[in-house]
Amino acid sequence: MAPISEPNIPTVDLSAFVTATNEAAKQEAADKLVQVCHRLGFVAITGHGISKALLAEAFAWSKKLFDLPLEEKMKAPHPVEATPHRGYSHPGKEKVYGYDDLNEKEVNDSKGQSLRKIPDFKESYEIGSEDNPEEPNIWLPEEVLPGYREFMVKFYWELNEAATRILNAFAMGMKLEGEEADMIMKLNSLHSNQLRLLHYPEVPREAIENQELARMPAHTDWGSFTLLFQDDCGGLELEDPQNRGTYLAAKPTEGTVLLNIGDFFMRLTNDFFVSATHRVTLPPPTSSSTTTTKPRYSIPYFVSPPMSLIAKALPTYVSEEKPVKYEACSFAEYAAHISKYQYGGPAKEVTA
Ligand SMILES: O=C(O)CCC(=O)C(=O)O
Ligand SMILES: [Fe+2]
Repeated sequence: MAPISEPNIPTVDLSAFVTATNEAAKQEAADKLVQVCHRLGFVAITGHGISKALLAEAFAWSKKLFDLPLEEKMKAPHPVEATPHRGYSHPGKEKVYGYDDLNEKEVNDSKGQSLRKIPDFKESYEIGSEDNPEEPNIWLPEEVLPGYREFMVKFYWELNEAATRILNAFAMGMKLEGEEADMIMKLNSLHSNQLRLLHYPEVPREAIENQELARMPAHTDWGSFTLLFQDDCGGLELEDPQNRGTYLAAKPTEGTVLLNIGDFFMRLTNDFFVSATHRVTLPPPTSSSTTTTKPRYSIPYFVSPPMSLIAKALPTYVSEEKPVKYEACSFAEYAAHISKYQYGGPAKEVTA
């Protein structure tokens, strides 16, 4: 496994976009956001405007959800196929992989199965906008977890507002005009975003070390950008694009959210922003147990363009030295391609 260097993920304070009308402070923060994402594809953000209390409530709901017996959670089952990407996925159901794993030469079924030889030992619950007829939510019956649905709907929209503030910061820092600036503001579709609750149960460290189980393999996210909240367990790592193969530990820091650029934003900017490869692996050993990991909870919010939006390199980022790198395609086409093996394999519940 590649060496992990000291954590040095730069932080940008975006509080000027929440409270102030001070344009100079906004511009300074926006410029830093763009510089860091240009260099690394990820950044830690403070001043994101999501309160500590709201986040604590979200993590408490997540714990209550995953503490339910499997039969209860299975009352909101994720479909067998990749869409709608909603509801509950038990450990071993979803398989995460990187773009390079999509080897067209292999027969579909065997590829899906070979990826599943090392199952992901995690469970998740996916939530979208209540007003997205293309991907309707799959909810537990209210009596299974009263209040869960109401909270998650509210939380989705709070995160959406934070995403819009961050997008305003990107737009300000990128200094684009006309149609190009309009295109940036389309990167938050409002209704095709996705809120995901994730739980990585405790697992013997050996099972991960011996590659019998994975937490979450290296991958990039597909959309515009992701906001990622995590508990204090640790284990999340991001690849340094200046030094491929070297991963930086994204140490949990209270009050910050980690932002990583997604493939759509990378394609739109012709690699000005590189989409960040990341993975979840073993957390540092704790004093209470050196043989078993702690359980881990995280909450990503995937900010996505509308399904029909086409990722076509913006002229500002194309030149003779930097010719167009990616073929234009819609977000729907891209997501269908990359999610091919994520679901739909034989999915038995996996235990440690
Ligand atoms: O659990 C994490 O910290 C990472 C989650 C993630 O990368 C994903 O769901 O795409
Ligand atoms: Fe991810």
